[in-house]
Parts: sequence; C-alpha cells; structure tokens
Amino acid sequence: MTSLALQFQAHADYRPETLSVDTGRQLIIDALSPIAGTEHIPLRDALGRVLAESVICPIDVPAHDNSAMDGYGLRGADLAADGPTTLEIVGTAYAGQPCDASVGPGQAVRIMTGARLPAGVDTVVMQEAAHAEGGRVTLAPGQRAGHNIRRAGEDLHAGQVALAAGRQIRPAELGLVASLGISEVAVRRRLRVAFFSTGDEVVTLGSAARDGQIYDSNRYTLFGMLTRLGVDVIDIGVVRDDPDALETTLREAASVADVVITSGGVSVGDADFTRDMMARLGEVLFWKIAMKPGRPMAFGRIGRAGDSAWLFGLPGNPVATMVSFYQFVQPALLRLAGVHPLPAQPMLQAPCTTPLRKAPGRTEFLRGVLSQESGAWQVRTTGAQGSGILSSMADANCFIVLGPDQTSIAAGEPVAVQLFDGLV
Ligand SMILES: Nc1nc2c(c(=O)[nH]1)N[C@H]1C(S)=C(S)[C@@H](COP(=O)(O)OP(=O)(O)OC[C@H]3O[C@@H](n4cnc5c(N)ncnc54)[C@H](O)[C@@H]3O)O[C@H]1N2
Ligand code: MOO
Repeated sequence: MTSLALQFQAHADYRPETLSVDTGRQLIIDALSPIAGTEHIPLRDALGRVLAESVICPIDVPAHDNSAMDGYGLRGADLAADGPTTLEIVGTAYAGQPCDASVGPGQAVRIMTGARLPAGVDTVVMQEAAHAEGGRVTLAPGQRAGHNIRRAGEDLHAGQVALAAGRQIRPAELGLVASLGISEVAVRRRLRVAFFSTGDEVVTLGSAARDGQIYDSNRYTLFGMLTRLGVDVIDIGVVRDDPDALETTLREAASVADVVITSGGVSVGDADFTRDMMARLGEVLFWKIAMKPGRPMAFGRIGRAGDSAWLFGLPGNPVATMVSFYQFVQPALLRLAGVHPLPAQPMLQAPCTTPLRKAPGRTEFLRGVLSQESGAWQVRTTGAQGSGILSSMADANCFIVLGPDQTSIAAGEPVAVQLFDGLV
C-alpha cells in the first residue's frame, strides 16, 4: 500500500466509493503543502499573487496626528460648556506643509483635512460649525473636545504585521502596502497548471467535428477558471484514446507543471486504460464522490521524483468538470499557491421558487439564478440540469447546494446558495 492511500485511510470517513464532498476536499487539502519558490516583484505586479513573507510596517500610518476635517484646530479645554466659543485665529495648517503656529489658550488655527496638528491642538471643529470674521472664529455650541482628530498609528503602527504571509493581494492590500511606502513585495512563484482533454470523440476548435464527434468545451472552461485563478496555464490539447499517447502526454505534463488536470476517462467506460495508465505512472486514487454532477474523480501524484505533479482527473461531462473544479481543484490550487487561511466560499440561504426532488445520500449542485423580487432574495433553477447541459452553467449565477440528507424541497423552502462571485 502506498503513502497517499495510507494517509487517506487513516481518516475516519474515508470511503472511496461514496466519499462526501467535505471529506474529499479536506483529504486533498491535507495532502498538499504550498509550493516552494519566492520572487520579489514591483507592488502593482503583485495583484492576485500570494505573499511569501509577511509585510512588516516600517512606519506608523498615519505618520502623525492630523485633522480629519477642514475646519479649526483648538484646545478642547477652551470649548464653552454651553453656548458658542470665540477664539483668535493664529495661523493656517495645510496638509503636507509644515505649520509653525502654536495654539495657546483662547486661540485656534484654520486647518485642512490631513494637516499635521500644530502644537497645542487636540480638537478640530469642522468649518460648517464655525463662522470666521475679522481674525476671530466663533464655534457653534455643542462641540466636543478631542473630536475630528486622526491619531498617529491608528491604522498601522511601526513594527506590526500589516499583512501576514499567505495573504492574497487584492486592491485593498495593494493600497495598504503602498501606504507604508513599500514598493516591492515577496510573493510565491506562480503555480504552473497543465491541462488536457481526453477522448477520440473530442475535437479541438479549428477542425470540423465529424459524425458522433463533439467540440472540446472542457479545455475552454478550464482555461477560463485557471486563468482567473492567476496560475500559469499550460494547454496541452486533446489526447486520443491511445495508451502510448496518454502515457507520453502525462509524463511530459508532469515534468513541466506542478499540477496536471485532465477531463474525461475517469469513469468505468471503455477507456479503462486511462485509469490504469494514471495509476501506473504514480499514485492515483479513483474516487466516487457522493455528489451530482461530478461523481467520478481521480486524485494523486504522477511522474518521477523531481518532476512529479499532482493530478486531478475530472469527469468528462462539461458541467461535472466545472463543478468538480470549483469544489475540489480551486481550493487545492489556492492551498498549493500558499494562500492561508483558505477563504470560505460565500454561502447564503434563500427561498427556492422551484420545487425540487432528489435522492438521499449525495450532495447536489443545481445551477441557480439568485435574484431580488420586491426587495427579497430568491433563487430558482436554470431549467434542465443534465451534467452535459453547459448552458445551465452559463445561465446561472450560483449553485443551489442540496445536502446528502435533503430529499424534496417545496416551492418557497429555503435552500443553501453558493455564489459564483466567490468562485473564479
Ligand atoms: N456505468 C457508468 N457509466 C457512467 C458513470 C458510472 O458511474 N457508471 N458515471 C457517469 C458520470 S456521472 C460521468 S460524469 C461520466 C464521466 O465519465 P468520464 O470521466 O470517463 O468521461 P467520458 O466518458 O470521457 O465523457 C463523458 C461525457 O462528457 C463528454 N466530454 C468528454 N470530454 C469532453 C470535452 N473535453 N468537452 C466536451 N465534452 C466532453 C463526452 O463526450 C461524454 O459525453 O461517466 C458517466 N457514465
Ligand atoms: O456526475 Mo457525472 O459527473 O453527473 O456527470
């Protein structure tokens, strides 16, 4: 018995013939660790990448106490307990410019948003509550001491971890790093993912499909999902149902990629050699996941030590390919890319306007449309749900996820909804 198999069998819920979605996903995540390799790149190029090292604050942000409003800076102790307050204006403080004014009792400065607080100022009153005339300013009653001040370091303070290793860089992280004056970050290298389709009936675009043949759509959905995940994509094309071609392709793919994804040939049909070949080239396990669509799936490692790769053998049916990718491959690739912690998929509950029936025992991923009707969210299915009906994915904006124990759902009953927005 081999190591992956041993590792999986140690899990209490490991049932390769009826593996639950959650257990399958967890087993895969636990088997993987982030790829090695770090590069230092300009900040903007890091959008979508994963931090290899934590970003530590070299400075306080903001760097100094400053005003949150355009208005008048003063000493809070000068504010009248009730009634207006009148103060002498002794200078003006602009953002980004030094201001020598020092504010004593009975005095104020005109101050702009972002300007450093001059000596003595601990309170800002916004200009809408002030009236200036003849070198004096009168403040409306009810102003509060200490208001409209932004303290040095209130966002980030020098020495703290601004972003921990494992964080994926989104627009907010780009800005946060920039606010620290840092122009270069250490990120993990991009994951390399090779993929190909299998099957004599599958025709690549550019060739005419003969009788009984179909155009390859899986390489297009996979290309889209992988590209949006930000990995380096290696498209190997279509591989015929031929053992030699398959062996050569799998070996080559494993030598250039961290991960190899195939579609088709993982079920029990006539292309049995695909399963045998995968298993012969490494340690690949074939699972039946208790889900629909996406029941058959292969997971393991192929290739020789030194140039081996993780393998995902996804089912050939186009919707099954996509559902399996989203439920298993996407979190696995994020894990390999070093994302930590892994993001939870956004799920919500909404009443389902379509009555549904399902067999118990497996999780179903129906394609749904979540919409607002008179201000309330609701979901319906896209119609026919066969695992070859790719238009059901194109028409959808979410999965309706029915758990293993659910059977019939009456119209209006709440169901779990997984938004495509959290997927790629
Ligand atoms: N007796 C059984 N038959 C099947 C089972 C089963 O458990 N017992 N499972 C069914 C399920 S569920 C699925 S999903 C498929 C998966 O089988 P494979 O992964 O071996 O896929 P193929 O047989 O190669 O193809 C299935 C289907 O998808 C079409 N296909 C394949 N590749 C592409 C592509 N690149 N682009 C578009 N369409 C593709 C292919 O023509 C077939 O129609 O097995 C069921 N059968
Ligand atoms: O589960 Mo298959 O993957 O339904 O089409």
